[in-house]
Amino acid sequence: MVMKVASPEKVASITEKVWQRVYGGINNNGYYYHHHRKHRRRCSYESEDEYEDEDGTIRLMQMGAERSKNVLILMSDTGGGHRASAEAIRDAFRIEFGDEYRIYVKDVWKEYTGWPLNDMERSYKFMVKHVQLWKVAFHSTSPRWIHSSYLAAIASYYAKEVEAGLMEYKPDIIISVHPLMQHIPLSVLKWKGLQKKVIFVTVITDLNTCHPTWFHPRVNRCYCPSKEVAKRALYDGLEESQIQVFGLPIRPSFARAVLSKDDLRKELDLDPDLPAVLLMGGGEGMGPVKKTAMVLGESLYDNDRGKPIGQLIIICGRNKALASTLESLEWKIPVKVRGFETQMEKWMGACDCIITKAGPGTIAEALIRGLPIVLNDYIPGQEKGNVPYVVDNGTGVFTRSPKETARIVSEWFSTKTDELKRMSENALKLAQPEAVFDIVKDIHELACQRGPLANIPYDSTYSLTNVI
Ligand SMILES: CCCCC/C=C\C/C=C\CCCCCCCC(=O)OC[C@H](CO[C@@H]1O[C@H](CO)[C@H](O)[C@H](O)[C@H]1O)OC(=O)CCCCCCC/C=C\C/C=C\CCCCC
Ligand SMILES: O=c1ccn([C@@H]2O[C@H](COP(=O)(O)OP(=O)(O)O)[C@@H](O)[C@H]2O)c(=O)[nH]1
Repeated sequence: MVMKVASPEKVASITEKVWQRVYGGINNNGYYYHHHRKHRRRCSYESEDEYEDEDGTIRLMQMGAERSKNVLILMSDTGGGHRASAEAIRDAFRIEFGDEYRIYVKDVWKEYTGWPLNDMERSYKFMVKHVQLWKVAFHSTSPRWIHSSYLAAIASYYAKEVEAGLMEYKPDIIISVHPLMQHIPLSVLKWKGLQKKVIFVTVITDLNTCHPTWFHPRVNRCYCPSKEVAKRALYDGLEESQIQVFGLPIRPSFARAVLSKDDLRKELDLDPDLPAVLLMGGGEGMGPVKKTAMVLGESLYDNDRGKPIGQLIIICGRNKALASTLESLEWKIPVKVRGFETQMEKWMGACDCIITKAGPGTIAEALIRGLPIVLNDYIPGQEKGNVPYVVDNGTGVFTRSPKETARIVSEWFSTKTDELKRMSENALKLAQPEAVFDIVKDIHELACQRGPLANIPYDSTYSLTNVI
């Protein structure tokens, strides 16, 4: 039943009550207020017409039809890409569905469990610094029987802690954007008898050669960023109906409301005329950033004319030591050294090309901005396949040599501007800026198919200890 509310004063007082009832936990025959916004697509459990309201009038509907759904996004700061994708999904939910969903982006392992789960960031940093160690760990854990039994053991050891961590947010939907966050939560949901009630989806953030821990047969959906990853998912036993290919989720700020390059350069205090190259190494500032910067500092200077042919922007991410070393150097060309930036879309929008390690997030963002890419490094295993993804699609080149990198960029800025333009066009063709919106809309569809309230028994008395 839907009621129209006439006077604003009445709206205020009834609304207060509604909020009290909804969020105060009283839900029997209560009311829920709904302020219709154009971009919202609420689940239509009743007839769609009953929610339509062109003039934006506040309506009341009987409780039991719907309430805000809780979405828990599981991530870890092992690299910068998982958080970036998690935040992209959160922002897209807000844009598309407003307050219909309450989103929590959490590293539940870090907050609730113990070693080794709560220390993955440090362990990962250590392992990728010693790449051979990472290579062995990555490949030796690839067979399903190895990672499944290992993760099952960890799941039962930390069952209660993980249970507490998940239940804290009373999720209707769990989204994992991390390769090590399928098995453990799905086991806990199974033990709690919640597997059929809570929607569980995986959003893969690797573009090609991803680790098989991403693929869990009991997920409701597995969002693959590319056909290559979808093939791997099928090969690993997922059903076609579980797989969707939309692209890698990138923050909506990349896809929407873009300022012109000239305006961005003004805002960021860059030279308005000189071509600009962005140099970075993921969230942690990894790869041969310092060496490359130093060689570029020389090669982007035209000694004959005594002036620069380009400018350099270096984003060091969380690598503070790198930033302070680079800041202390003398440069012949205009150089900007930055730490961790929160508005990457602006820096990318102000530049003409990018040099980076093969991080999937940075690659996908650069494609959206139409930036030709020089890949100067990759992490063995999950990032290896990103190299052919970029090179074979004609959007960039791969070289580990800083000298070669500097030569390529200097040519792009002088004699080979046509190549730069062609690669930029290819990048824009390959980009999938709408992927994040397609993903949240599909999750919303899944939620609608589940019906109004899942009636999930999130009571403290129902404990894992009852079932294991
Ligand atoms: C027979 C011998 C078996 C030996 C196994 C022994 C110990 C395990 C040791 C290490 C675990 C290695 C995990 C390998 C699977 C990793 C899956 C994966 O792809 O991970 C990638 C992420 C990082 O994300 C990536 O970041 C990149 C940027 O830097 C880039 O953006 C990329 O696209 C992203 O995908 O890696 C991790 O999160 C690794 C966390 C490392 C945790 C180490 C903890 C070590 C101790 C015990 C392990 C505990 C749990 C892991 C269980 C592993 C079972 C597979
Ligand atoms: O100062 C920085 C450096 C990086 N990033 C973001 O961190 C992510 C890095 O992800 P990627 O997969 O490229 O590499 P990772 O850091 O995971 O190795 C990308 O979204 C970057 O835009 C950022 O927001 N600010």
